[in-house]
Amino acid sequence: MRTLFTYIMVFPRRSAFVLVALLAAGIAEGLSLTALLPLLSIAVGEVNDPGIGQFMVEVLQSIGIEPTIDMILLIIVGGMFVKGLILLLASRQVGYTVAHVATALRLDLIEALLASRWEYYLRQPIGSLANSVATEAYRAANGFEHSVNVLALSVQVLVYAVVALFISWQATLASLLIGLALLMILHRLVRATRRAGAKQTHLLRHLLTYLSDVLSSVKSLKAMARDNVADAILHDQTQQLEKATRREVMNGAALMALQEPILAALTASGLYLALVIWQLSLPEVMVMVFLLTRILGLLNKTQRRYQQLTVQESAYWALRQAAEDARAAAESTTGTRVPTLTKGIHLHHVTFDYDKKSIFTDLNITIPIQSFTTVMGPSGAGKSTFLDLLCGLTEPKSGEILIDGISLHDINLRQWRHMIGYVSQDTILLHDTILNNILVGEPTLDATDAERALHQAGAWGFVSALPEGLQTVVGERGGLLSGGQRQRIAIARALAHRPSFLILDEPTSALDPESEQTICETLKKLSKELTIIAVSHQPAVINAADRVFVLSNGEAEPQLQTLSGA
Ligand SMILES: Nc1ncnc2c1ncn2[C@@H]1O[C@H](COP(=O)(O)OP(=O)(O)OP(=O)(O)O)[C@@H](O)[C@H]1O
Repeated sequence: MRTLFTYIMVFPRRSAFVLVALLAAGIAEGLSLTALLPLLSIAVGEVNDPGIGQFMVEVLQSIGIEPTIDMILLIIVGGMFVKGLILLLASRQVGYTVAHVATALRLDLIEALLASRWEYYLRQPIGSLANSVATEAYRAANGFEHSVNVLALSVQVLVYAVVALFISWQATLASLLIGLALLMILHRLVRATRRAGAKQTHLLRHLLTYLSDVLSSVKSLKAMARDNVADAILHDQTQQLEKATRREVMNGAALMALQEPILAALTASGLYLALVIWQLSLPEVMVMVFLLTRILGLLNKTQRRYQQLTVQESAYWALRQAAEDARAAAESTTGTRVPTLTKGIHLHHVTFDYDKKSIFTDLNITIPIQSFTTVMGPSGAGKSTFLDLLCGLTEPKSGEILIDGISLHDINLRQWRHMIGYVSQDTILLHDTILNNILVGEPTLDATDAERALHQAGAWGFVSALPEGLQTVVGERGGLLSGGQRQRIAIARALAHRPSFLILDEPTSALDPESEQTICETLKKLSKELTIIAVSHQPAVINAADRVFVLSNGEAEPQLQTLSGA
């Protein structure tokens, strides 16, 4: 029930729309069926019976329609057509709304995750995220559909019961009591379905997290003949998932299968009481049967919908929890000062820890503008962490990072990051054109910016020589280009928005000496206009740099440039 109300509170306008549409369809159906009553009255020759039959006859007569059998049959069939039409519109509305709910939930999670702190983001398993965006959002949106249906059916039961009270309060009361008993008898099945749904949500998350990890390292696992171990674990998890799905299906089928016979037994008992014990007249009994089957039929439908909701609701809560956790870990951007980079960057007595692990104890580095600085150091010395600090992805524990003399803490971080061009260690290009790989959806940039950036990155030569130039599709992960070409495209991407500060993490680690040399020359040229900092151990990059720092023991030592004439 909590899920039902939460959905309605979260999507009030859309819920109202869908509810109205579903109710309209239900009422159209109800009205056309109610027309059966006068037909029954006329059929048994009791035109003057009290209650709805008489009422319907009077209504028809007042609008000039004689309630003959053929006319009433026509009304019933016409009513069904109208109901079909309304149902079509309602289904369309439901479909659109379900798609909207799935999109809203997906975007909510993605936005919350992208706005979270870098450290938090790093800890999120990609498989789990993919599962949330694909499976959980889809299941949660279906849960919304079931919720609104449960509500619409409940309202229909209520309306029907109120109308039925005027026809025969005894029959209505009996129907409601029987219905309630039926709901209680079968509630165990609904509870079991909820448990199976929750289990599926849990297992799917684990399975996809594990699967994405396995798939990303499948080559090495295969090479060491360890893929069967991963396969066994995946197999086990998939089997558990299948078991949970089977349990869900079984409970759903059991509910369907038991509702009918129990309902038939209860109705038969009611009929026996009415006909044999209380000896009611045939029209009275017919009205009773009609109300009983209608009300109980609606109650059964409501319970089945509710059961379907319980299968999906855990996906909604899991998704919501993921978004809430991400929001709780949101990056705090308190700085408001507009950044400039006309003097330089200075790290002043910076200390930094990861939990209890000390990374920097006293970091002091000055990076003048329009210079090329290289940072090196042993693995785990904190080179990537140093770059994260410069981008404001992490904050120092103490000390300051000064940009033109202003603490990064006081600077508007988004504006500062707009001034940065970042080239990561692993260049992953999108399976798209070179142009789109450079612009990556930035609406303020166009092909002229891409061309200029390619010139700056020393890549225009090979791009313009391609038959399709900027429109060349680079293949999966850029596989149709050489390593050096990919790297230069990545540099062009980082330069397209005219950054003032270019950060490169191991920019040449995967390149052959010739490509490396080309990139180093490019960087050297660029450092006449930009401030560049690169993490690298490659002699060519170190030679090309104006200044080199070695990170070790939590500090930065400047290293004299002996290798180059730089
Ligand atoms: N998010 C994190 N949480 C906890 N510890 C971390 C985190 N990121 C890095 N570390 C640890 O901090 C240390 C420095 O990591 P960092 O990635 O900055 O080193 P690095 O010099 O770039 O290493 P490499 O050259 O191997 O890439 C490492 O010991 C690493 O295990």
